[in-house]
Amino acid sequence: MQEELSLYDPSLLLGLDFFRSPAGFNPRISAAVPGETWLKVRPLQTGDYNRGFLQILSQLTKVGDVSLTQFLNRFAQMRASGDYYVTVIVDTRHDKIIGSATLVLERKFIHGCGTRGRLEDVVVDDTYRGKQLGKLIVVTVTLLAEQLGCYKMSLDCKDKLIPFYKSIGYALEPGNANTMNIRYENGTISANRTGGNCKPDDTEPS
Ligand SMILES: CC(=O)SCCNC(=O)CCNC(=O)[C@H](O)C(C)(C)COP(=O)(O)OP(=O)(O)OC[C@H]1O[C@@H](n2cnc3c(N)ncnc32)[C@H](O)[C@@H]1OP(=O)(O)O
Repeated sequence: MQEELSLYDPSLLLGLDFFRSPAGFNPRISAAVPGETWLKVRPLQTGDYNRGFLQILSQLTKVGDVSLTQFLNRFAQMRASGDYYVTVIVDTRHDKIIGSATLVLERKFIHGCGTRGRLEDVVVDDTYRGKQLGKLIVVTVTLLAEQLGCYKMSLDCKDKLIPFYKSIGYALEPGNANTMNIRYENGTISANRTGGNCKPDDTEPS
């Protein structure tokens, strides 16, 4: 059987210092020690297509009908770029993906050719929510961004999730907390359907 590829070096997750995060964990857990022997936090792997990775993303937004070939091509593009850190939580008892979050590195000329982190596509399987796993996966990629040299990390979220992200250390910056979009859909260019700093509903593409 062909060995699976990881999207990035898994050892990057082992040295993350969870004591640096403002998020409170009770009981204390980390990416290296996630609290249960059957939980594992690791980079996305090629075999995760068959572990329900796309199904879990469909709890976040529309995924569409993505074939294995499409998945592997996108995986290869992300891996070659070195700027995508899709990180997952696995329930090893069932060999199933139960959580995911993505750190994307945005390379800039400003800030002395600095790198900004973008937090994207955070989701925990609905049967596993309320057990600190959302916090665990977000803190993991947030600490990873710092380790990779980002000067800040940003995200877009629905208004109702502001308390969740605040509890992890994210803040709305006065005068600088709006998301604006223009959408390219069905051959037209259109304005965003709602204002404010949120995704309008659960099925809205991000
Ligand atoms: C940048 C983005 O991608 S935004 C998109 C976020 N994803 C989604 O909306 C997809 C659907 N939702 C989910 O997958 C999950 O509800 C998540 C990821 C938001 C949270 O996952 P969970 O595993 O339930 O979160 P977790 O158990 O770690 O909760 C951490 C804290 O946030 C709070 N919290 C969790 N979900 C919510 C919520 N929807 N609204 C408000 N507070 C919340 C919890 O009460 C908890 O508080 P505590 O630390 O004081 O006890």
